[in-house]
Amino acid sequence: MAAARQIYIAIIGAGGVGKCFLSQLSQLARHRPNPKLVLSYISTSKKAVYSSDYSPISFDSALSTLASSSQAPLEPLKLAEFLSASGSKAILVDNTSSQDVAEAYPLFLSRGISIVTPNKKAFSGSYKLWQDIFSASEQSGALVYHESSVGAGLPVISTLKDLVHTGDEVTKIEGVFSGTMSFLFNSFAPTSGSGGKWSAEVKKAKELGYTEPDPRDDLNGLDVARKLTILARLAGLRVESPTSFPVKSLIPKELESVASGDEFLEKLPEFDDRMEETKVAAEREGKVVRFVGSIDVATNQVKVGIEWFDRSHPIASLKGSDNIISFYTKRYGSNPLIIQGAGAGGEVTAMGVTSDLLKVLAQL
Ligand SMILES: NC(=O)C1=CN([C@@H]2O[C@H](COP(=O)(O)OP(=O)(O)OC[C@H]3O[C@@H](n4cnc5c(N)ncnc54)[C@H](OP(=O)(O)O)[C@@H]3O)[C@@H](O)[C@H]2O)C=CC1
Ligand SMILES: N[C@@H](CC=O)C(=O)O
Ligand code: NA
Repeated sequence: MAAARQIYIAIIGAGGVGKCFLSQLSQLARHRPNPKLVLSYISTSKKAVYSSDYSPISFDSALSTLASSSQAPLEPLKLAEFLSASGSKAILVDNTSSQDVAEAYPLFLSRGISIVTPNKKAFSGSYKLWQDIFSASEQSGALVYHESSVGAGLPVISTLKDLVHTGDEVTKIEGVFSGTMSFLFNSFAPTSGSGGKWSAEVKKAKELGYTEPDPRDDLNGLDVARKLTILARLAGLRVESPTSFPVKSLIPKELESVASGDEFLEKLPEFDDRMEETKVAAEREGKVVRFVGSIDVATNQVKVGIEWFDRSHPIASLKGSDNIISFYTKRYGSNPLIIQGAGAGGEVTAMGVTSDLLKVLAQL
Protein backbone atom coordinates (compact mmCIF):
# COMPACT_ATOMS: atom_id res chain seq x y z
CA MET A 1 0.00 0.00 0.00
CA ALA A 2 1.37 3.45 -0.95
CA ALA A 3 2.31 5.73 1.97
CA ALA A 4 -0.02 8.70 2.58
CA ARG A 5 1.08 11.99 1.02
CA GLN A 6 2.27 14.59 3.56
CA ILE A 7 1.37 18.26 3.62
CA TYR A 8 3.25 20.53 5.98
CA ILE A 9 1.30 23.14 7.92
CA ALA A 10 2.98 26.19 9.45
CA ILE A 11 0.94 28.41 11.76
CA ILE A 12 1.84 31.96 12.77
CA GLY A 13 -0.32 33.36 15.57
CA ALA A 14 -1.98 31.52 18.43
CA GLY A 15 -4.37 34.07 19.93
CA GLY A 16 -8.19 34.03 19.99
CA VAL A 17 -8.56 32.83 16.38
CA GLY A 18 -5.31 30.80 16.31
CA LYS A 19 -6.31 28.66 19.32
CA CYS A 20 -9.74 27.85 17.85
CA PHE A 21 -8.15 27.08 14.48
CA LEU A 22 -5.68 24.69 16.10
CA SER A 23 -8.47 22.77 17.76
CA GLN A 24 -10.46 22.57 14.48
CA LEU A 25 -7.29 21.46 12.67
CA SER A 26 -6.66 18.76 15.24
CA GLN A 27 -10.15 17.31 14.60
CA LEU A 28 -9.69 17.60 10.84
CA ALA A 29 -6.32 15.82 10.89
CA ARG A 30 -7.81 12.98 12.93
CA HIS A 31 -10.52 12.34 10.34
CA ARG A 32 -8.43 12.87 7.17
CA PRO A 33 -5.55 10.41 6.97
CA ASN A 34 -4.73 11.30 3.34
CA PRO A 35 -3.04 13.62 2.73
CA LYS A 36 -1.43 13.41 6.16
CA LEU A 37 -1.36 16.87 7.75
CA VAL A 38 1.90 17.50 9.55
CA LEU A 39 2.22 20.51 11.83
CA SER A 40 5.84 21.49 11.28
CA TYR A 41 5.98 25.05 12.64
CA ILE A 42 3.99 27.19 15.06
CA SER A 43 4.85 30.61 16.48
CA THR A 44 3.65 33.70 18.27
CA SER A 45 5.55 36.99 18.16
CA LYS A 46 8.09 35.77 20.73
CA LYS A 47 8.24 31.97 20.60
CA ALA A 48 8.25 29.16 18.08
CA VAL A 49 8.35 25.37 17.85
CA TYR A 50 9.95 23.54 14.92
CA SER A 51 12.75 21.07 14.24
CA SER A 52 15.24 20.76 11.42
CA ASP A 53 13.99 17.24 10.54
CA TYR A 54 10.34 18.46 10.38
CA SER A 55 9.28 16.13 13.22
CA PRO A 56 5.50 16.46 13.58
CA ILE A 57 4.34 18.74 16.40
CA SER A 58 1.33 17.21 18.16
CA PHE A 59 -1.81 19.23 17.32
CA ASP A 60 -3.21 18.61 20.80
CA SER A 61 -0.18 19.73 22.79
CA ALA A 62 1.14 22.40 20.38
CA LEU A 63 0.01 25.28 22.63
CA SER A 64 1.67 23.96 25.77
CA THR A 65 4.83 23.05 23.82
CA LEU A 66 4.83 26.59 22.43
CA ALA A 67 4.35 28.14 25.88
CA SER A 68 7.40 26.33 27.27
CA SER A 69 9.57 26.70 24.15
CA SER A 70 12.83 28.65 24.15
CA GLN A 71 13.02 28.81 20.33
CA ALA A 72 12.65 32.22 18.68
CA PRO A 73 10.35 32.68 15.65
CA LEU A 74 11.94 32.47 12.19
CA GLU A 75 12.03 35.62 10.05
CA PRO A 76 9.74 35.26 6.97
CA LEU A 77 12.65 34.54 4.59
CA LYS A 78 14.05 31.83 6.90
CA LEU A 79 10.59 30.32 7.37
CA ALA A 80 10.03 30.26 3.58
CA GLU A 81 13.42 28.52 3.16
CA PHE A 82 12.64 26.05 5.98
CA LEU A 83 9.29 25.10 4.40
CA SER A 84 10.44 24.94 0.80
CA ALA A 85 13.45 22.77 1.74
CA SER A 86 11.10 20.07 3.10
CA GLY A 87 10.37 18.74 -0.39
CA SER A 88 6.65 18.46 0.48
CA LYS A 89 3.82 20.88 -0.26
CA ALA A 90 3.32 23.41 2.51
CA ILE A 91 0.53 25.72 3.66
CA LEU A 92 1.15 28.80 5.78
CA VAL A 93 -1.70 29.80 8.09
CA ASP A 94 -1.33 33.41 9.19
CA ASN A 95 -3.52 33.98 12.26
CA THR A 96 -1.92 37.31 13.16
CA SER A 97 -2.86 40.88 12.29
CA SER A 98 0.78 41.59 11.47
CA GLN A 99 1.62 43.89 8.55
CA ASP A 100 5.14 42.39 8.38
CA VAL A 101 3.84 38.85 7.92
CA ALA A 102 1.34 40.14 5.33
CA GLU A 103 4.11 41.88 3.35
CA ALA A 104 5.90 38.53 3.05
CA TYR A 105 3.02 36.73 1.26
CA PRO A 106 4.52 37.28 -2.23
CA LEU A 107 7.74 35.68 -0.97
CA PHE A 108 5.96 32.59 0.44
CA LEU A 109 3.77 32.23 -2.65
CA SER A 110 6.74 32.56 -5.01
CA ARG A 111 8.32 29.62 -3.14
CA GLY A 112 5.21 27.52 -3.81
CA ILE A 113 3.83 27.86 -0.25
CA SER A 114 0.04 28.34 -0.19
CA ILE A 115 -1.55 30.75 2.28
CA VAL A 116 -4.79 30.79 4.25
CA THR A 117 -5.51 33.67 6.60
CA PRO A 118 -8.09 35.88 8.35
CA ASN A 119 -5.53 38.74 8.34
CA LYS A 120 -6.85 41.73 6.34
CA LYS A 121 -3.56 43.61 6.11
CA ALA A 122 -2.21 42.05 2.90
CA PHE A 123 -5.39 42.45 0.86
CA SER A 124 -6.22 45.95 2.06
CA GLY A 125 -2.70 47.40 2.05
CA SER A 126 -1.18 49.07 -0.98
CA TYR A 127 -2.57 48.14 -4.39
CA LYS A 128 0.96 47.05 -5.33
CA LEU A 129 1.01 44.44 -2.55
CA TRP A 130 -2.39 43.15 -3.77
CA GLN A 131 -0.99 42.80 -7.32
CA ASP A 132 2.24 41.18 -6.11
CA ILE A 133 0.31 38.58 -4.10
CA PHE A 134 -1.92 37.48 -6.95
CA SER A 135 0.82 37.53 -9.58
CA ALA A 136 3.11 35.44 -7.32
CA SER A 137 0.24 32.98 -6.83
CA GLU A 138 -0.45 32.81 -10.56
CA GLN A 139 3.20 32.26 -11.44
CA SER A 140 3.95 29.55 -8.86
CA GLY A 141 0.53 27.88 -8.68
CA ALA A 142 0.48 28.32 -4.89
CA LEU A 143 -2.97 29.23 -3.59
CA VAL A 144 -4.18 32.07 -1.39
CA TYR A 145 -7.52 32.10 0.47
CA HIS A 146 -8.73 34.72 2.95
CA GLU A 147 -12.47 34.18 3.54
CA SER A 148 -12.32 35.29 7.17
CA SER A 149 -10.81 38.65 6.28
CA VAL A 150 -14.40 39.89 5.66
CA GLY A 151 -17.40 38.84 7.78
CA ALA A 152 -15.35 36.22 9.69
CA GLY A 153 -16.54 32.71 8.61
CA LEU A 154 -19.57 34.03 6.69
CA PRO A 155 -19.29 33.13 2.97
CA VAL A 156 -18.81 36.73 1.81
CA ILE A 157 -15.66 36.52 -0.29
CA SER A 158 -16.55 33.18 -1.88
CA THR A 159 -20.00 34.55 -2.77
CA LEU A 160 -18.60 37.72 -4.32
CA LYS A 161 -16.04 35.70 -6.30
CA ASP A 162 -18.80 33.38 -7.53
CA LEU A 163 -20.91 36.36 -8.65
CA VAL A 164 -17.99 37.94 -10.51
CA HIS A 165 -16.61 34.71 -12.01
CA THR A 166 -20.01 33.67 -13.37
CA GLY A 167 -20.36 36.99 -15.17
CA ASP A 168 -22.86 38.81 -12.94
CA GLU A 169 -22.45 42.57 -12.62
CA VAL A 170 -22.14 43.76 -9.02
CA THR A 171 -23.53 47.29 -8.75
CA LYS A 172 -23.52 47.93 -5.00
CA ILE A 173 -22.41 46.24 -1.77
CA GLU A 174 -23.65 47.61 1.53
CA GLY A 175 -24.26 46.69 5.16
CA VAL A 176 -22.70 46.16 8.57
CA PHE A 177 -19.18 44.79 8.19
CA SER A 178 -17.84 44.83 11.75
CA GLY A 179 -18.72 42.38 14.50
CA THR A 180 -17.40 44.82 17.08
CA MET A 181 -19.36 47.81 15.75
CA SER A 182 -22.48 45.68 15.41
CA PHE A 183 -22.20 44.47 19.01
CA LEU A 184 -21.45 47.99 20.29
CA PHE A 185 -24.36 49.73 18.59
CA ASN A 186 -26.82 46.84 19.17
CA SER A 187 -26.11 46.95 22.90
CA PHE A 188 -25.52 50.70 23.37
CA ALA A 189 -28.45 51.84 21.20
CA PRO A 190 -30.91 48.89 21.17
CA THR A 191 -34.25 49.12 19.37
CA SER A 192 -35.99 48.84 22.77
CA GLY A 193 -34.75 49.68 26.28
CA SER A 194 -31.99 52.09 27.19
CA GLY A 195 -28.71 50.25 26.44
CA GLY A 196 -25.35 50.22 28.22
CA LYS A 197 -22.59 52.82 28.49
CA TRP A 198 -20.44 53.12 25.34
CA SER A 199 -17.07 52.55 27.06
CA ALA A 200 -18.38 49.55 29.05
CA GLU A 201 -19.64 47.94 25.82
CA VAL A 202 -16.25 48.53 24.17
CA LYS A 203 -14.57 46.64 27.05
CA LYS A 204 -17.09 43.80 26.70
CA ALA A 205 -16.46 43.57 22.92
CA LYS A 206 -12.76 43.15 23.62
CA GLU A 207 -13.38 40.50 26.31
CA LEU A 208 -15.62 38.58 23.91
CA GLY A 209 -12.76 38.43 21.36
CA TYR A 210 -14.57 40.56 18.76
CA THR A 211 -12.13 43.48 18.56
CA GLU A 212 -8.82 43.67 16.78
CA PRO A 213 -5.83 43.10 19.10
CA ASP A 214 -5.94 46.90 19.63
CA PRO A 215 -9.64 47.99 19.78
CA ARG A 216 -8.72 51.40 18.38
CA ASP A 217 -8.30 49.66 15.01
CA ASP A 218 -12.05 48.95 15.12
CA LEU A 219 -13.20 52.27 16.59
CA ASN A 220 -11.28 54.37 14.07
CA GLY A 221 -13.33 52.76 11.29
CA LEU A 222 -10.24 51.35 9.64
CA ASP A 223 -11.23 47.70 10.15
CA VAL A 224 -14.42 48.30 8.15
CA ALA A 225 -12.49 50.38 5.61
CA ARG A 226 -10.09 47.45 5.14
CA LYS A 227 -12.98 45.05 4.51
CA LEU A 228 -14.56 47.41 1.98
CA THR A 229 -11.20 47.82 0.24
CA ILE A 230 -10.97 44.03 -0.14
CA LEU A 231 -14.53 43.69 -1.48
CA ALA A 232 -14.20 46.69 -3.80
CA ARG A 233 -11.00 45.25 -5.29
CA LEU A 234 -12.64 41.85 -5.77
CA ALA A 235 -15.54 43.62 -7.50
CA GLY A 236 -13.02 45.16 -9.91
CA LEU A 237 -12.38 48.63 -8.45
CA ARG A 238 -8.86 49.90 -8.09
CA VAL A 239 -9.00 51.17 -4.50
CA GLU A 240 -5.54 52.44 -3.58
CA SER A 241 -5.81 52.02 0.21
CA PRO A 242 -8.33 51.95 3.09
CA THR A 243 -7.59 55.62 3.72
CA SER A 244 -8.37 56.73 0.16
CA PHE A 245 -12.12 57.26 0.86
CA PRO A 246 -14.19 58.86 3.67
CA VAL A 247 -14.07 56.92 6.95
CA LYS A 248 -15.72 58.09 10.18
CA SER A 249 -13.58 57.54 13.28
CA LEU A 250 -15.21 57.12 16.71
CA ILE A 251 -11.96 57.84 18.58
CA PRO A 252 -12.25 61.08 20.60
CA LYS A 253 -9.68 63.65 19.34
CA GLU A 254 -8.15 63.83 22.83
CA LEU A 255 -7.37 60.08 22.79
CA GLU A 256 -5.91 59.91 19.29
CA SER A 257 -2.33 59.88 20.54
CA VAL A 258 -2.52 57.75 23.71
CA ALA A 259 0.32 55.26 23.89
CA SER A 260 -1.54 51.94 24.18
CA GLY A 261 -4.89 50.23 23.69
CA ASP A 262 -5.09 49.65 27.46
CA GLU A 263 -4.59 53.34 28.25
CA PHE A 264 -7.23 54.15 25.63
CA LEU A 265 -9.75 51.80 27.29
CA GLU A 266 -8.98 53.31 30.71
CA LYS A 267 -9.66 56.88 29.52
CA LEU A 268 -12.62 56.17 27.23
CA PRO A 269 -15.31 56.50 29.99
CA GLU A 270 -14.47 60.25 30.23
CA PHE A 271 -15.93 60.65 26.72
CA ASP A 272 -19.12 58.59 27.04
CA ASP A 273 -21.30 61.72 26.81
CA ARG A 274 -20.18 62.28 23.16
CA MET A 275 -21.57 58.96 21.92
CA GLU A 276 -24.62 59.49 24.16
CA GLU A 277 -25.34 62.77 22.31
CA THR A 278 -25.14 61.00 18.93
CA LYS A 279 -27.55 58.33 20.16
CA VAL A 280 -30.04 60.82 21.65
CA ALA A 281 -30.09 62.92 18.47
CA ALA A 282 -31.24 59.86 16.48
CA GLU A 283 -33.74 58.85 19.18
CA ARG A 284 -35.43 62.28 18.97
CA GLU A 285 -36.33 61.37 15.36
CA GLY A 286 -37.50 57.88 16.42
CA LYS A 287 -34.35 56.28 14.93
CA VAL A 288 -31.26 54.34 16.05
CA VAL A 289 -27.61 54.85 15.08
CA ARG A 290 -25.59 52.12 13.36
CA PHE A 291 -22.10 51.90 11.82
CA VAL A 292 -22.31 50.95 8.14
CA GLY A 293 -20.35 50.92 4.91
CA SER A 294 -21.08 50.86 1.20
CA ILE A 295 -19.43 50.43 -2.18
CA ASP A 296 -21.12 51.97 -5.20
CA VAL A 297 -19.39 50.16 -8.03
CA ALA A 298 -20.80 52.29 -10.87
CA THR A 299 -19.68 55.60 -9.35
CA ASN A 300 -16.52 54.14 -7.74
CA GLN A 301 -17.56 55.48 -4.32
CA VAL A 302 -16.73 53.83 -1.02
CA LYS A 303 -17.73 55.20 2.38
CA VAL A 304 -17.80 54.19 6.03
CA GLY A 305 -19.67 55.92 8.82
CA ILE A 306 -22.63 56.34 11.15
CA GLU A 307 -26.18 56.41 9.77
CA TRP A 308 -29.64 56.59 11.33
CA PHE A 309 -32.18 53.79 10.76
CA ASP A 310 -35.86 53.20 11.52
CA ARG A 311 -36.19 50.70 14.35
CA SER A 312 -37.88 48.24 11.99
CA HIS A 313 -35.00 48.30 9.47
CA PRO A 314 -33.09 44.96 9.18
CA ILE A 315 -29.83 46.78 10.02
CA ALA A 316 -31.36 48.27 13.20
CA SER A 317 -32.57 44.92 14.48
CA LEU A 318 -29.34 42.92 14.17
CA LYS A 319 -28.31 40.99 17.29
CA GLY A 320 -24.96 40.39 18.98
CA SER A 321 -21.97 40.59 16.65
CA ASP A 322 -24.05 39.95 13.50
CA ASN A 323 -22.95 41.34 10.16
CA ILE A 324 -25.38 41.87 7.31
CA ILE A 325 -24.02 42.25 3.80
CA SER A 326 -26.20 42.93 0.76
CA PHE A 327 -24.97 42.35 -2.79
CA TYR A 328 -26.92 44.25 -5.45
CA THR A 329 -26.28 42.76 -8.88
CA LYS A 330 -27.74 42.77 -12.37
CA ARG A 331 -29.03 39.20 -11.97
CA TYR A 332 -30.52 39.68 -8.52
CA GLY A 333 -32.22 42.94 -9.57
CA SER A 334 -33.77 45.08 -6.85
CA ASN A 335 -33.83 42.24 -4.24
CA PRO A 336 -30.22 41.87 -3.12
CA LEU A 337 -28.46 38.65 -2.20
CA ILE A 338 -28.09 39.00 1.59
CA ILE A 339 -25.63 37.27 3.93
CA GLN A 340 -26.19 37.60 7.69
CA GLY A 341 -24.72 36.07 10.85
CA ALA A 342 -21.95 36.36 13.43
CA GLY A 343 -19.16 38.54 12.02
CA ALA A 344 -16.60 38.09 14.80
CA GLY A 345 -15.49 35.59 17.44
CA GLY A 346 -12.77 32.94 17.58
CA GLU A 347 -14.73 29.84 16.55
CA VAL A 348 -16.64 31.37 13.62
CA THR A 349 -13.51 33.08 12.31
CA ALA A 350 -11.45 29.89 12.62
CA MET A 351 -14.20 28.05 10.71
CA GLY A 352 -13.54 30.33 7.73
CA VAL A 353 -9.81 29.61 8.00
CA THR A 354 -10.31 25.84 8.32
CA SER A 355 -12.72 25.74 5.37
CA ASP A 356 -10.17 27.70 3.30
CA LEU A 357 -7.57 25.10 4.28
CA LEU A 358 -9.90 22.37 3.01
CA LYS A 359 -10.24 24.22 -0.31
CA VAL A 360 -6.46 24.39 -0.65
CA LEU A 361 -6.05 20.71 0.31
CA ALA A 362 -8.54 19.74 -2.40
CA GLN A 363 -6.34 21.43 -5.02
CA LEU A 364 -2.80 20.50 -3.90
N1 LIG B 1 -11.25 37.96 16.43
C1 LIG B 1 -12.13 37.97 15.44
O1 LIG B 1 -13.35 37.87 15.64
C2 LIG B 1 -11.67 38.08 14.04
C3 LIG B 1 -10.33 38.21 13.75
N2 LIG B 1 -9.92 38.30 12.46
C4 LIG B 1 -8.50 38.44 12.21
O2 LIG B 1 -7.82 37.31 12.74
C5 LIG B 1 -6.49 37.67 13.10
C6 LIG B 1 -6.19 37.20 14.53
O3 LIG B 1 -7.09 37.83 15.42
P1 LIG B 1 -7.13 37.41 16.97
O4 LIG B 1 -6.83 35.98 17.11
O5 LIG B 1 -8.41 37.93 17.49
O6 LIG B 1 -5.90 38.26 17.54
P2 LIG B 1 -5.05 37.96 18.90
O7 LIG B 1 -4.48 39.25 19.30
O8 LIG B 1 -5.90 37.22 19.87
O9 LIG B 1 -3.89 36.98 18.41
C7 LIG B 1 -2.87 37.39 17.55
C8 LIG B 1 -1.78 36.33 17.57
O10 LIG B 1 -0.82 36.69 16.59
C9 LIG B 1 0.50 36.69 17.19
N3 LIG B 1 1.33 37.65 16.47
C10 LIG B 1 1.14 38.97 16.31
N4 LIG B 1 2.13 39.51 15.55
C11 LIG B 1 2.95 38.48 15.23
C12 LIG B 1 4.15 38.36 14.46
N5 LIG B 1 4.68 39.41 13.86
N6 LIG B 1 4.72 37.13 14.35
C13 LIG B 1 4.19 36.05 14.95
N7 LIG B 1 3.06 36.11 15.69
C14 LIG B 1 2.44 37.29 15.81
C15 LIG B 1 0.25 37.08 18.61
O11 LIG B 1 1.36 36.68 19.41
P3 LIG B 1 1.73 37.48 20.77
O12 LIG B 1 0.67 37.08 21.74
O13 LIG B 1 3.10 36.98 21.10
O14 LIG B 1 1.69 38.94 20.40
C16 LIG B 1 -1.02 36.25 18.90
O15 LIG B 1 -0.67 34.91 19.14
C17 LIG B 1 -6.40 39.20 12.91
O16 LIG B 1 -5.82 39.48 11.66
C18 LIG B 1 -7.87 39.63 12.90
O17 LIG B 1 -8.11 40.80 12.17
C19 LIG B 1 -10.77 38.24 11.39
C20 LIG B 1 -12.11 38.08 11.61
C21 LIG B 1 -12.68 38.03 12.95
N1 LIG C 1 -12.51 43.23 14.75
C1 LIG C 1 -13.21 42.64 13.65
C2 LIG C 1 -12.95 41.18 13.65
C3 LIG C 1 -13.34 40.57 12.39
O1 LIG C 1 -12.91 40.95 11.30
C4 LIG C 1 -14.70 42.88 13.80
O2 LIG C 1 -15.10 43.28 14.88
O3 LIG C 1 -15.44 42.68 12.83
NA1 NA D 1 -16.03 35.68 5.38
